[in-house]
Amino acid sequence: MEIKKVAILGAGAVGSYVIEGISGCMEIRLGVIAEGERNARLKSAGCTINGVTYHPEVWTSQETDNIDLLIVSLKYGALPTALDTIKQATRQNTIVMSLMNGVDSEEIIGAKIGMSHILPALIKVASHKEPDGYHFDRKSTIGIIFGEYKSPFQSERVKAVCDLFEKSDISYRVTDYIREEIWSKFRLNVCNNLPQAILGAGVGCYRDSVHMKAISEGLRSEIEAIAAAKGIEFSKIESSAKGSPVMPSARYSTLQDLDAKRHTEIDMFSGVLMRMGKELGIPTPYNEYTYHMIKALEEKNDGLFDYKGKDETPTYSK
Ligand SMILES: NC(=O)C1=CN([C@@H]2O[C@H](COP(=O)(O)OP(=O)(O)OC[C@H]3O[C@@H](n4cnc5c(N)ncnc54)[C@H](OP(=O)(O)O)[C@@H]3O)[C@@H](O)[C@H]2O)C=CC1
Ligand SMILES: CC(C)(CO)C(=O)C(=O)O
Repeated sequence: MEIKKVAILGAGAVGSYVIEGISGCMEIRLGVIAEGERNARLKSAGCTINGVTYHPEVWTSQETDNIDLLIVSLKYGALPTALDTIKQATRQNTIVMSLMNGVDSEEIIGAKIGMSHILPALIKVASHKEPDGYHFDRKSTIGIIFGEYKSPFQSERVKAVCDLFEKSDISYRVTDYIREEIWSKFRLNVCNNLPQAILGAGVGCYRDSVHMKAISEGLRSEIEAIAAAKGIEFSKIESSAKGSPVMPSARYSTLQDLDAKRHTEIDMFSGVLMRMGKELGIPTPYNEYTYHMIKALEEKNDGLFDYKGKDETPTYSK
C-alpha cells in the first residue's frame, strides 16, 4: 500500500499544518476539497502559511477520485453538513483520518462511511489565523498521533501513513493506545480551554488562582469518571514528564473563538460529556454550568443582550 494522493477537508489552522508539511513532497498529489465560493477563493488566493503561499490543487466533491488519504480538519459545527462530501471522497481503499478535537468525530464520520475507513488520530499543534494567513511553530509542534484501535498495530495502512509522513515535514508518532491518547487530549481541552474561555484570561490563571484550579479540577473529575466507565485507562499513556511549556498568556481555541466572536466547539466538549454522563448515570454539573455559560457568551457576542434601555419591555424580578 502506498499513499500517492492526499485530500484535506478543512484548510484552516490545522489543515495548514498538513498542507505545509506535504507540499514539499513532489511525488504526492495534494488537494483541498471545497465547494462554491470557498473553492474559488482557495484557487485564486491559495493558502498562506507562515508567510509562504501554497497552491495545492482544489477539488469539488465531484472531482475527488482515488484519494488514498483523506484528512478531515473541520470545526465541529461544520461536520454534519460535510458528511456527504466525505462520503463522496471515500472509495474502497481510502483511509480517513480526523484531526478534529473531541472524542466523537471518528464515530460520526464512521457512521456515514463505515468505521473500517477510519484511522483514528489527533493533532497537537497550536495554530491560529492572523491577517496574513495561518501561523504555527513547526519546530515545537508535537504533530499527529495515530494508530489502530486494536492489533495488528503495525498494519499496512499505518506503515503507509508513516512512509508518507517520513517523506514530509509532518511530525508524528504511532501509538498502540490511540483511544487513551484521544481522551487525554480531550481532557486537556475540557479542563484548560473552557474555564479560561469564561474568565477571558490566559492559561496562567490555573497556576495563579485556586478558584480557576478548582473549576478545572471539577471538570477533570467528571471526565475521568466517564472515561473510567468507558474503559479508558489514562495510566497506559501517562508518564512523569512535566508536559510542554506554555506561556501564561496562552489563549486556547475556545477563547480564541469567543475573542473573534465565532461560535465555539462547546457541543463537542461539555455537550458530549453531558450526553455521555446521562447515558452512564454519571452527574456532570461542572460541564452543565460550563456548557450554558459558553453558549450564553456566544449569544452575548451575537448581540442578544444588547439592550437599548427605556424603550424596551421590562422584565420582572421577584
Ligand atoms: N487550531 C489549533 O491549533 C487546533 C485545532 N484543533 C481542532 O481541529 C479542528 C479544526 O480546527 P481549526 O483548524 O482551528 O479550524 P479553522 O476554522 O481554522 O479551520 C476549519 C476550516 O474548515 C473550512 N470549512 C468549513 N466548512 C467546510 C466545508 N463544508 N468544506 C470544506 N471546508 C470547510 C473552513 O473554511 P472557511 O475559513 O472558508 O470557512 C476553515 O478553513 C477543530 O476540531 C479544532 O478543535 C486541534 C488541535 C489544535
Ligand atoms: C490546547 C491546544 C492548543 C492543543 O493543541 C488545542 O487543542 C486548542 O487550542 O484547542
